[in-house]
Amino acid sequence: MSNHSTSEQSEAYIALGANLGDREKSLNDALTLLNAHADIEVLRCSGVYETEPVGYADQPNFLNMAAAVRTSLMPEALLNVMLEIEDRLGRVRTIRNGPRTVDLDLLWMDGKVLDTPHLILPHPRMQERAFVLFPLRDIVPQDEPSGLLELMTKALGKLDGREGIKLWTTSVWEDGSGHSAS
Ligand SMILES: Nc1ncnc2c1ncn2[C@@H]1O[C@H](COP(=O)(O)OP(=O)(O)OP(=O)(O)O)[C@@H](O)[C@H]1O
Ligand SMILES: Nc1nc2c(c(=O)[nH]1)N=C(CO)CN2
Repeated sequence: MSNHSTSEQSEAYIALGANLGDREKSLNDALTLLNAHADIEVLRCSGVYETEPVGYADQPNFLNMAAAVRTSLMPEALLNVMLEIEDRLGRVRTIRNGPRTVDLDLLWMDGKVLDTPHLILPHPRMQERAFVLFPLRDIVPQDEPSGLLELMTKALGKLDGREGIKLWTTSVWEDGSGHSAS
């Protein structure tokens, strides 16, 4: 155990998005790299949705999905792993809301509330983003009450319609047979 991890396991939810290059491969590679980390196990993957760009419209459509992971990492350490994976897969930061090879956002981690210069939890924009909420609905357990289920259900109720979102494929992660939702 390092000073970045604990003996306790947390369940974390991560949103993934890609709109440059081979989008399916980028999502697949990101999941493979997450799962290859000694302290992270990918538990469930959502379907993959093709979504119209939100915020900055003059860019290609995104593929978006979400994954649930089990980890012994502290939140900041998990975020650092995610940022390293973005860099490794060739993300170049240009404009805010702009195109990217792959983007990984930490949405939720066992209900922890954080507001540091590097990490805000729950993710501050997840509730207004259909491209986050639709994939999330595939992997959040519906049969047990949880803070995430409550937040997600409330946020989905405020969206009007599918907001330029369509199912692209039910599963993208090649290593993940048996891991995807439903
Ligand atoms: N919950 C979070 N998940 C991911 N990054 C976060 C979170 N909270 C704060 N950040 C910070 O946001 C920084 C910028 O993230 P990023 O470049 O991915 O933004 P963006 O994808 O353009 O916009 P958005 O944050 O709205 O998705 C990251 O370096 C990270 O430190
Ligand atoms: N459809 C879609 N639009 C976006 C996305 C995204 O992942 N999907 N990410 C953004 C910044 O994080 C901005 N806009």
